[in-house]
Amino acid sequence: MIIPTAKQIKEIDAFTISDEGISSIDLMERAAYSLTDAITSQWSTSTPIVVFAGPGNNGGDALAVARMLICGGYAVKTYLFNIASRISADCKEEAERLKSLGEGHLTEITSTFEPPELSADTLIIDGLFGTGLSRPLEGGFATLVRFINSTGCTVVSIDVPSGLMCEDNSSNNLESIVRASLTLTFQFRKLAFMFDENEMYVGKLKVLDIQLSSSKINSTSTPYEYIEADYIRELFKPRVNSGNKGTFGTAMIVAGQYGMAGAALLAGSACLRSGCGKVMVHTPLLNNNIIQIGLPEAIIHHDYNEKRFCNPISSDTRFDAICIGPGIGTHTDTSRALYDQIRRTRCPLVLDADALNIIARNKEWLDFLPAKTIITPHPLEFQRLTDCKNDGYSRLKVAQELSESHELIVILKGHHTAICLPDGRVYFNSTGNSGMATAGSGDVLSGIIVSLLAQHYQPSVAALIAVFLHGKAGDLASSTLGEYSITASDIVNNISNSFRDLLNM
Ligand SMILES: NC(=O)C1=CN([C@@H]2O[C@H](COP(=O)(O)OP(=O)(O)OC[C@H]3O[C@@H](n4cnc5c(N)ncnc54)[C@H](O)[C@@H]3O)[C@@H](O)[C@H]2O)[C@H](O)CC1
Ligand SMILES: [K+]
Repeated sequence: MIIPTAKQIKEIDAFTISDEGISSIDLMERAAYSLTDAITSQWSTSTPIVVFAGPGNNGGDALAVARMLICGGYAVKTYLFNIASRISADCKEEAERLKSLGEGHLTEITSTFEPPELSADTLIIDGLFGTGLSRPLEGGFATLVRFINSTGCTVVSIDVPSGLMCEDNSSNNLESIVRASLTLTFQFRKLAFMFDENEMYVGKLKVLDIQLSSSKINSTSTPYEYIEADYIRELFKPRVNSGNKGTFGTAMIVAGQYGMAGAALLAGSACLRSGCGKVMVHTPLLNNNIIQIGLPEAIIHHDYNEKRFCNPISSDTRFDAICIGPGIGTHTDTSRALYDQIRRTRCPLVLDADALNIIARNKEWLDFLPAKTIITPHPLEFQRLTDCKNDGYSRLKVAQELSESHELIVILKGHHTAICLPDGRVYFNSTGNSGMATAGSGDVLSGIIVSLLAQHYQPSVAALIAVFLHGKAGDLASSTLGEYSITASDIVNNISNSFRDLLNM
């Protein structure tokens, strides 16, 4: 599903209204029904509810929900903030409809607001601002948001936590954003929801289908896409029944300085579990026994520097793709070997972990990475590489620029890993969980990517499939072990289930 901007959402909204011949107030009622449905399925009529409605259509939604809940037998107190005497037409109409239920349901605030005493079991419904927010909240609204956040009550935000911009929050006033327990958003995830630091505002997320025009959605052009199983499934090539191990390619993994052989084992076993025909591991001599025993299927290619890497691999004709980085360290010998290897590599390339840390110290190397090289930084590695600001939006913009200017595929790892392609498109992943934030998890991802590259998947496709499968393997591991107990090996052990789940095998 696409992730449109707030401006595009308004256009889709307007198109739906004209194309369906439905009035805007009826679309608001449709949205409010789905909100009410989501709320009543989770909270019973014994829950006291307080609704805060703003002056725009987000407020209109909130007023409509208040009316529907009252009609459903809930005790609801509603405050409408009409400070500047400028409320939207539909918000005004919803206020009239709510008032028509009788006295005492609606308090209109036109100047100062005395916050009510709220019992701990109160459910707050936040309908102050949605996609129409145009600047950070300040003054009375900022105070109100701080009050909401201080109550300790469960908060359900309508469409967007009030105060959160749909895209760029790099200059926002972070204290003035509602911290929702649950956000019920309409039709689309918003770009800001993809950034890790905004999870504290969004809380749990539920997307409500309010049937906005699908033809308009399909013709809306946005670089941002949220990828789910159906999308990924279509990217697979059938496996040739008559294939031999040559058909499925040979992957070379340069990994594991002495003391970090586990990184080579994890990347190597993930690679083997992901379909390629043969795996070679280039690793220091002292790792020989560990890899031979731990990964009997792999062919070892020794680096005769016992502990580190000082020798690049002589020729890449014997393999179809190469991954460099897991556990290689940043010693100057290794750094020189990496330089030489990048310079001579002609096959598809993935760079991860310490390879990226070395490049961060030699940023000019970015200029000669082969086209379509895949890099897989986590936020700190990316920060070291680019000196970007620390918020998700700024980081994404820099990643997009880097991807376009250097023709790289940048996989920005996070809860919703972003895959930035050189043509400007960005895909956000839907699989994965907090248990995957564990040592070695990235090595597993690199192993899956290089395996798919060796099978001659286009680098962009390999990146998309690998990120999705890796997250799914983590989710399957978590379903039996729980998020606290997953290790990177558990992710490897679930790669086969991840393939089977995705491909219905
Ligand atoms: N997606 C859909 O198709 C539907 C969405 N609905 C709801 O409509 C809102 C968007 O409504 P809109 O009126 O455009 O914007 P808001 O309610 O978010 O607020 C606009 C209002 O606020 C003023 N404003 C903006 N920033 C500030 C600020 N920092 N301080 C004070 N005031 C501010 C602005 O000038 C306007 O007056 C969407 O989120 C959904 O909830 C429909 O109901 C159903 C269809
Ligand atoms: K809101």
